[in-house]
Amino acid sequence: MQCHHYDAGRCRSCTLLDLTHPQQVRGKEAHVRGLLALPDDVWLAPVVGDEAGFRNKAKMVVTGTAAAPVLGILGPPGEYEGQGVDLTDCPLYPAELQAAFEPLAELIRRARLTPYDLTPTFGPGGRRRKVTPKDAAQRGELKHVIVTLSPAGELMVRLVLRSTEPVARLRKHLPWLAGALPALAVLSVNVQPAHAAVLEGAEEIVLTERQTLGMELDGITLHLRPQSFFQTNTEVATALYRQARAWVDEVSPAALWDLYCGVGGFALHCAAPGRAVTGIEISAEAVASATTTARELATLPPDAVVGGHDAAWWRAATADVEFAAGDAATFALGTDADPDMVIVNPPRRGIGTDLAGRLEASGVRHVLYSSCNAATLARDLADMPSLRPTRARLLDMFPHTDHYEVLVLLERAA
Ligand SMILES: C[S@@+](CC[C@H](N)C(=O)[O-])C[C@H]1O[C@@H](n2cnc3c(N)ncnc32)[C@H](O)[C@@H]1O
Repeated sequence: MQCHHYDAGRCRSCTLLDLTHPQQVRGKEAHVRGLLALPDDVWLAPVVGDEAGFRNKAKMVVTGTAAAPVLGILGPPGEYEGQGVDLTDCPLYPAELQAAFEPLAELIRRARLTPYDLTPTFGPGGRRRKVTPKDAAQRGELKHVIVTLSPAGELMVRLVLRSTEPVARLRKHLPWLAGALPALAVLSVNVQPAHAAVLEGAEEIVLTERQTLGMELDGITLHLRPQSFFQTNTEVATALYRQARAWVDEVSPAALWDLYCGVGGFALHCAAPGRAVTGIEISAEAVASATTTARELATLPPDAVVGGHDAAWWRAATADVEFAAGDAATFALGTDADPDMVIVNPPRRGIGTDLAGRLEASGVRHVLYSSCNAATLARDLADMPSLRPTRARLLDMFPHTDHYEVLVLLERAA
């Protein structure tokens, strides 16, 4: 992929851009195969999607002024270090996402949202000076603009602000934005008062009537709330859930856990009549979303067909699907009965020794592990020696970076 920002040294986020996409994938395959050291015949061909326009989410740093905001990043070391770089035409974003940035810049101008100065403060002699709370108060309001595009072309926009001070002005200009950006479904403010390299804070104020963005994958609409996790590459995420469903259906478990379930992507794609599915997730918000989708599938109109199945099939498939908020390891360690199969899709830190130990010592016959960090996956697999990988697949979820997703099916050795 060609990128004029990369070529000019303005952006270095895509660290592998000097390689072709096939070269990148070969490098990732070599990396994951080296780390996991599985027999060759376990590996399926990698899943590779589009190399441009694949990102459903943009996290833009806002610099410049309220009258002339710049949406993008702070320039990398070198000629552009610390300068605001406009990335509204970043080739990773689909056209509908790129088209949202100009109306959002106009909203920033109309609502007079002063960009927050994120650059470190330099004192005499170019030495970095510690930022005091007083400095921070003088440093503006708007930190980030985060935009998510659904497969149906709708948008969720989040403005990360230092305080709630501009909220009334944003409410006033919301009708204008709705007209200028008809795809807008959800607009929210995230309040992040700290001068810290943390992207967002705990408080979220949704300004639109709609609270969720519908992400339809293979006919199943997952309801994304502003703070919920969602895979950033819709095409590859669809392939991930399809692959999971195919392997789960082969195993055909009567009882299945989906740990770290988020808004329910794995659980709902793997539901089937006669199968009890329990999803566990730390975010109560995500659990509410997953529960909404399950309810919708349970009450489809009689003539509806979703993912190739009719309303009666879905009524039966969701009859025993439940989601609960909580820590995955605490749930597993606190539950005596074992399911037949467990899906785990943890954050980068992996499942850790407690949960790995619980699965290793259990009667669970199959585990499906979806990982975005092969190093912690390798560590967790070493903690579960009785569960042997029988199938593995790399999914190129994050082209042009050295990140990837890997899905591994484990079976208890007889
Ligand atoms: C990689 S995401 C996977 C989400 C989901 N499986 C999907 O496909 O979108 C990891 C999820 O784990 C959740 N999480 C983080 N720590 C957790 C914990 N200790 N127990 C349960 N869930 C946790 C996060 O909120 C996030 O939704």
